[in-house]
Amino acid sequence: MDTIYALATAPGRAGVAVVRVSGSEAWAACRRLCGSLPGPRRAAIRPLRDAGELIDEALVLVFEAGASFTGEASVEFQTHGSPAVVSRLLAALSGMDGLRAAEAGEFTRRALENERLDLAQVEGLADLIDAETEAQRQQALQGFTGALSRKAEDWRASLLRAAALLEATIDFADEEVPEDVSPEVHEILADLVTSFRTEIAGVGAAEQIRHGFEVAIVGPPNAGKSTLLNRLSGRDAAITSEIAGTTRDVIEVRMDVGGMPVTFLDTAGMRETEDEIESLGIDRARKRAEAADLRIILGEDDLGVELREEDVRVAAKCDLGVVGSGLPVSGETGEGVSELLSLVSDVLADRVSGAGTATRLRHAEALKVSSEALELAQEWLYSGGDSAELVAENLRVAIRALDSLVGRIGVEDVLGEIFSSFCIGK
Ligand SMILES: Nc1nc2c(c(=O)[nH]1)N(C=O)[C@@H](CNc1ccc(C(=O)N[C@@H](CCC(=O)O)C(=O)O)cc1)CN2
Ligand SMILES: Nc1nc2c(ncn2[C@@H]2O[C@H](COP(=O)(O)OP(=O)(O)OP(=O)(O)O)[C@@H](O)[C@H]2O)c(=O)[nH]1
Ligand SMILES: [Mg+2]
Repeated sequence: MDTIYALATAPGRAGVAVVRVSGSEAWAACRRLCGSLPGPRRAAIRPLRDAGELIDEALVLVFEAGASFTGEASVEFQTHGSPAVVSRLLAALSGMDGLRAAEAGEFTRRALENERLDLAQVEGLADLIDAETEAQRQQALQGFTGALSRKAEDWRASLLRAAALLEATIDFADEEVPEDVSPEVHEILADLVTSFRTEIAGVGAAEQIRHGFEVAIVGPPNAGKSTLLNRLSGRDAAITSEIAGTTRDVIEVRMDVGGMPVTFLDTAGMRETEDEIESLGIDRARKRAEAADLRIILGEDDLGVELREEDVRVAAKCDLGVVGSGLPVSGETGEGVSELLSLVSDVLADRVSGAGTATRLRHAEALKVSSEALELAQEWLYSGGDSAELVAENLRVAIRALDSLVGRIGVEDVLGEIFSSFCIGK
């Protein structure tokens, strides 16, 4: 197995940069650069030298095989966060025998292979690194700390119990069965099917937390949409003017709204127009507004956009006197803006309240396979007769599907996809 290295921190100028090396040659690489090794897990300052020349003075951290993030012997160089220091250090490492640059997610892949993490935890870790808001962080951390893994383990144990009970029925088929085990098997299966259904039902919400929401600001020209977007985001994201038809392209601003990842979309004011460019802008506005998760409507409802019950109506430019119904808001003075943000945050939070521990379509698919097998098992169980073997076979299918959740089996094809979404150095 190659020894791999990579910059673990974000590229560019920073206070400190961390370069890590993992694999059997990691300590040798460290010795060549530092002269001597600090004791394991004891941070020590060392001069890093390449061909006799000082690269930097770094904090160096050495991990023993079996007691590191990857499970392999590894080393961290915590250097000054200078792009020049980092490139020189990486260049020095690349010149060493047995070392090569890591691929995206390769350190984590090794942690998986060495059973430091299971697949559900790896997915949680990927989400944790990508988390930009509290809701995303909390959800990711649940997965990373093994919430789904523990559930999968419990479900698996229940299924093994059901299988064992059933086995007893099969073994004693020609004799008197010690006791009728089917009520307990029935109960186990029914409970699991209920749990799986609940988890599957929550996956859409969890996916939404991961991907974020789109909230479109819509209304007629000059309603104050772009001014409102600028106020919401606290910056000059969109051009505003007293000329009707100023905004043409959809302008996106990504924000954290009460812990929820939200992209606000400022759109072209909707009206009948002869102007060809404006009209193209309005087409885009309608499409994006309809595809959005929520709409904030300024002014009239009659926009040629299909509105939904939860869409938020605001009475814009309320500093000029409130006209029409809806939440009074002024992009100019900021009045009503925090109320609008809490309203949006409440609507979205409510929509994802069903999120559970299964957070990905991959999880939903595995649980669906498992659940369908259990439903078949239930049918065979009810049918009585000589169906014990068929019940048992379906239980095996269900267990295998659960095993794929934590990566115990049958996941080689999804690994590439999961790891490629990681950054280099993770
Ligand atoms: N500098 C640095 N910070 C980091 C990481 C890292 O690799 N380096 N991490 C990387 O993602 C995270 C921490 N994760 C880690 C997980 C396990 C071990 C580790 O050495 N585990 C050993 C010993 C545990 C102990 O201290 O008792 C083990 O589990 O046997 C290290 C980091 C976040 N912060
Ligand atoms: N008094 C007051 N004026 C506002 C407010 N919001 C916007 N305006 C003014 O109204 C005019 C239009 O504002 P915009 O934000 O560009 O309007 P829009 O809805 O984006 O218009 P289009 O992009 O043309 O569809 C500008 O002159 C703004 O300064 C507000 O809350 N109060
Ligand atoms: Mg505008």
